[in-house]
Amino acid sequence: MYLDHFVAQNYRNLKNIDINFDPNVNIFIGKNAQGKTNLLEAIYFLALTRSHRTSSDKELIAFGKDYANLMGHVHKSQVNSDLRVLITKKGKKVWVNRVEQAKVSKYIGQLNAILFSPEDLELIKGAPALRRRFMDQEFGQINPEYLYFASKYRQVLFQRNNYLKQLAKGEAHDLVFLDVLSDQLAGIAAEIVVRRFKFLNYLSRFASDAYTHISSADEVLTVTYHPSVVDIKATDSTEDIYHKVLANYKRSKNNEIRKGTTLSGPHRDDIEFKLDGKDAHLYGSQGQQRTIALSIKLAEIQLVHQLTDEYPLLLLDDVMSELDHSRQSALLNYIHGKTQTFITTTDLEGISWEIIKQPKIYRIQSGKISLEKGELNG
Ligand SMILES: Nc1ncnc2c1ncn2[C@@H]1O[C@H](COP(=O)(O)OP(=O)(O)OP(=O)(O)O)[C@@H](O)[C@H]1O
Repeated sequence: MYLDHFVAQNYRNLKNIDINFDPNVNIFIGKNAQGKTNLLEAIYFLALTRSHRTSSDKELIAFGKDYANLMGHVHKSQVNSDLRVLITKKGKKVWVNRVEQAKVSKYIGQLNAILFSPEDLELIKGAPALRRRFMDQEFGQINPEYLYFASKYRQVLFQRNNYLKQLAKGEAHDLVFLDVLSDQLAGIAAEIVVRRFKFLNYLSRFASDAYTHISSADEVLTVTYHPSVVDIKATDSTEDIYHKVLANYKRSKNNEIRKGTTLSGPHRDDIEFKLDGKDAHLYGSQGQQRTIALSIKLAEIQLVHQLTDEYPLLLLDDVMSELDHSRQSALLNYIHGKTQTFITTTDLEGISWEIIKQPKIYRIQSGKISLEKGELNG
């Protein structure tokens, strides 16, 4: 898939962008604070109806304005679609082919985008919550059922935690009601866990390949899913997982009531990254961790392709200058001809662009975009 026509109005410092992108590679050059990240964020928002930088949509509306508007025309192998997102201070609305969609889940998946920025290092270095958010965001994008179960899980978990708190304080006493909530939560947990196993299994294989390709080292990357209910196995059916989660709730019932919270389930899961069997979170160098994070993003491209038959957009925010020459070339080689790619950089120099044949090069200045004249490789 690719995005050809794109409009952004009152989106942060992008007052009025109306632009036709190249189906292959688009490079945006600009000094700091000119709007490069804002542009990638806007494209990402059009795809996923949320920002990768903030959970407050209001921040995205240009200072002094009441709304931000994003529109795009998406080309796919089967059907094309027109997408629109309107962000106001009261909330957001979405349209597909000029028909407003009451449910965001009907909208997500029309345009797939994978974004990679220097902050993604945190996926390896940071806390487990970031890796869970990664799973929810990325798997939700490719699987509407995952999106549905993840949101349902949050609702029922909230309800169960509230009830456990009431039991802890002696404000509630009905243990049968706790069993009802446990049963409900275990059912949803099983649907999530079974999908996490499936998608992470694909992701692991693709990420190992990408890591070998990018790093040209002999190290082997393995990515392993760790459900917090430890006796769950990859070969378990949804039914098996449901019974194991439920049994776990039964075992820890008294402890959960004492603590007033749900102690296990998908909200406590984690992913482990290992290089040659050693935990990269603890022992990986900054460079190795960065290459792992990049490999995960490249693996996602393959995962989306595997599941939807389309390659997603790849948004690379300020990452080229952080990679050495061989990694830059390996990256560009890996994605060349597959994904529509958007690259931001402060400077064209020092980057191995030779693999890209005819990119469109733009300059961004104070939120305005102009097509840059001049050749890349000469
Ligand atoms: N809601 C908003 N309304 C107007 N301008 C905004 C809004 N939010 C952020 N900005 C402006 O956007 C600019 C930052 O743009 P952006 O983050 O895209 O920078 P960048 O070009 O990626 O720079 P860098 O290379 O430093 O990452 C700042 O000047 C900031 O004031």
